[in-house]
Amino acid sequence: MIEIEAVSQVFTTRSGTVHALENINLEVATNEFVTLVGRSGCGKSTLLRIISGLVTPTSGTVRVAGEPVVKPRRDVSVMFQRPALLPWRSVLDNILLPVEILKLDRASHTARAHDLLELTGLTGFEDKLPHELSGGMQQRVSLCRSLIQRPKVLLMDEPFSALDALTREELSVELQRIVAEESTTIVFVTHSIDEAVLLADRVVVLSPRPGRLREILDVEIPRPRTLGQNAHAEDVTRVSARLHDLLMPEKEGAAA
Ligand SMILES: Nc1ncnc2c1ncn2[C@@H]1O[C@H](COP(=O)(O)OP(=O)(O)OP(=O)(O)O)[C@@H](O)[C@H]1O
Repeated sequence: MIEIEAVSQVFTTRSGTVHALENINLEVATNEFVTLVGRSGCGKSTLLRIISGLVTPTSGTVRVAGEPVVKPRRDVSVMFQRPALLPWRSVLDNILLPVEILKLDRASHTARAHDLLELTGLTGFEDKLPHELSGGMQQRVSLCRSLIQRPKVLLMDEPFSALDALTREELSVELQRIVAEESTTIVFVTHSIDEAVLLADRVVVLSPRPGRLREILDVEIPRPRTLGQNAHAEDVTRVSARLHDLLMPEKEGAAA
């Protein structure tokens, strides 16, 4: 679904040149869930913005569904750390915002919005305003809005990082169920090793300065996965420990 070929990104700023990404090659299969991890500044968000078409890479190409990405696409949704809901619009009207912008049929998408509200546990909240909801609920609304036009690809940039730890874990567990129903290809940026392991089919580890693809880990743990005590706790611990080793600075230095 996503083909990233020899992508490099150099930013030129007043204080110098930043090699944000260097020669990234990665394919993400249809309906695959890939998490991107790496230390701060290794280019995770930049790579996500390049896939979304918001940033044109200095060199290399990205294709989505076989077509080169040259600008943002309708079938690629992006979800950020903050829900960015319009405070004067109801939950339902926030979810339908892309439908208005893209001039899609409102009636059929209203039915879909109600399905998504049910899927995310928000039935009954459609007429509320964003400030009447908790942070976790607002991010669920943001997820509904991202899914309303049935995107082929959903790009998520630390979507749960502003939430408290338990809400974050709860949403991560639920996200597995939601995306299984929605059949969407996902690239998910996170700083959290737990989150990366919980969610991913594959974890892509980037190393910083310049941002390079360091390693790709297959996570072959049966779903649904949970944290804490469960049948797969040992597998989760093993993959998490490997990721931890890869992300520790002295290990990065040793491997450089
Ligand atoms: N528009 C820009 N102009 C100049 N430099 C930029 C720009 N965007 C990103 N950078 C630089 O590129 C590098 C990668 O940034 P990016 O935000 O992609 O990293 P990240 O891995 O997502 O970081 P974090 O985990 O802290 O969010 C950083 O050194 C950053 O300062």
